[in-house]
Amino acid sequence: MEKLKSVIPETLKQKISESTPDDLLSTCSSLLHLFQNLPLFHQMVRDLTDPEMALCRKNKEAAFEAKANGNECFSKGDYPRALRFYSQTGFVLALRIAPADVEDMKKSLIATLYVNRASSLHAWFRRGKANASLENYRDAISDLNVSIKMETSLSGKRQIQSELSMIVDRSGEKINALEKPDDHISDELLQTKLQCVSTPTKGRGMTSYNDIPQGSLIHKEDPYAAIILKQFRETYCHFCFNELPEDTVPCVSCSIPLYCSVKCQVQAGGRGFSDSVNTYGYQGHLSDDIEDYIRNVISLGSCTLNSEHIAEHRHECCGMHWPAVLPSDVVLAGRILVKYIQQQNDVVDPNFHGILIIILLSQIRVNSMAIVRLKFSDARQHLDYDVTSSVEQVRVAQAVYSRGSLFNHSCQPNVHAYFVSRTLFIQATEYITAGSQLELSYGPQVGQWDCRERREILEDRYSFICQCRCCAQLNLSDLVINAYRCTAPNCFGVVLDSCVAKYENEKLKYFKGQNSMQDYMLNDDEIRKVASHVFEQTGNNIHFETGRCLSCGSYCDLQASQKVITEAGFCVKRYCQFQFIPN
Ligand SMILES: C[S@@+](CC[C@H](N)C(=O)[O-])C[C@H]1O[C@@H](n2cnc3c(N)ncnc32)[C@H](O)[C@@H]1O
Repeated sequence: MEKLKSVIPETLKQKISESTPDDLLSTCSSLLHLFQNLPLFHQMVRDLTDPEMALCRKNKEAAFEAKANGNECFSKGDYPRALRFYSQTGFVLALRIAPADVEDMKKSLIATLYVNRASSLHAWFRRGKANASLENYRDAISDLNVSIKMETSLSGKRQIQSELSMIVDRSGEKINALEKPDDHISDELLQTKLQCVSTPTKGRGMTSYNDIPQGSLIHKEDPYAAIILKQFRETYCHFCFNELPEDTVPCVSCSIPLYCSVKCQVQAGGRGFSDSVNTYGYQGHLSDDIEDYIRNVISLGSCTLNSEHIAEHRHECCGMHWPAVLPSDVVLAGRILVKYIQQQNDVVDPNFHGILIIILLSQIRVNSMAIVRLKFSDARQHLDYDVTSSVEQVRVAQAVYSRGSLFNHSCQPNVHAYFVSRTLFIQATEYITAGSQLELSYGPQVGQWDCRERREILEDRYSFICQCRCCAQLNLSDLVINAYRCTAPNCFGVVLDSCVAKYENEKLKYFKGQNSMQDYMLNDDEIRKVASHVFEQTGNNIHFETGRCLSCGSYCDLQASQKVITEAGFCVKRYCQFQFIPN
């Protein structure tokens, strides 16, 4: 691409940099004219579209080379490095680029790579120990039983046996007490019936037919379509969006997606490599229950595919690398379109697709939900003097939910959304009476930001002006969160600057004709109680004036207050620097 850019004459570059949207047609045709006569351009287009050359193609030679590197590390006892060559991210990954139909010494290359990888990992043994540390005792015991069967040396078998005995002792009664969380969830969900209604200010929205107790799970849904965000492609599973383990599973047909397990890989739409137990390295006889357990772990096993499930990655997996190049919005639009066309049995007017994709892109911007994961980072990496762990929410994927996308936003939400794998769960955070709007927060909430800040965030991210009750009615938090304290002696009132006053005055316009401050406030007893102190003197004629105390009515010099605040900020910063200089 850089080579192509370098052949554009300076005059044309200058013309493009100074162009306006009206010049778009002429600058584009100048560029097209230039490129059409350029052999380099035609070569690039051929490279990009030729399945043999495409970057995401499986590559036999490179796979053999990576395997040889892995084997060399293995023979030197460097197992972590061997594993990286076989399958871990960040290296030339043999498994990621190995074609499915290539043989290596009369055996499937992919099968051999899996066997080599398993040897590097002591997979079942480690899995058992990991499960034990997570208190998944049943799985841990099954893992170690598999591991014992597969271990050929007597000393190895003894070591595993002693580990197994310890886990059986530790598990004790816990196994009997294990719950079945899914049953619990479905019972609870059955009790809440949701309906989609039309609202006066927010379009469609969700309500419930019945009262909902606080904490109830009110909605559970898998996405219509979902996509991992570009920057997380190498670190999170492309199907369940959980962090990738060391031994990733790539797509069988192309080298773009990585999955945390074969189960996710198959659900995302590729073919499974094989569910033959022997492929994974054990040639002898295993009891039926152990074989079932292995199948469950390495293949779909107990995973139930929704009958409506349409393999989301299959249409992208055709030798081109466009899903790797395009923005995730566009790839998501492609997934929705393919699913839609398949559901219509291909009877869609082809001219319709172009317009549909544009509508889709704008709807994705507005309606898609960010799937987030918590990321823990140890502050020790940055600061020697203080060890604290910080947690941040990272947006790893983007998804569209048929029903979930109908929940509107409120800056004081009454339901909370969270994700397990890619499944959306929505839970009530307070007691909700039948017929009330069920509203999530799309981000900003009252108490964290003032009204202006919340509106700006929502407008910027989702292009709508928030009409929730907190943005339409006065509430104490918005009045005090960014306000100044009155400087008059013995007065505890607040003074608003011009920005805050403007937004709060806007709210009052909707309430013309009402006659006391109490009528303007949100219907909340606690807020009314506090507000009656803050607005003691204001009476009926309410208008928020910049710099005037809402309680005693006296003027405050906001500029002087601002100066004091800035100076105090400097002092605090200097004090902190002095306190925390590392030795
Ligand atoms: C995810 S959709 C919610 C469903 C939407 N109301 C519909 O009819 O499809 C988000 C859109 O709903 C509207 N909306 C949601 N919450 C709102 C709010 N608090 N104030 C105004 N409009 C809102 C906006 O048009 C926003 O772009």
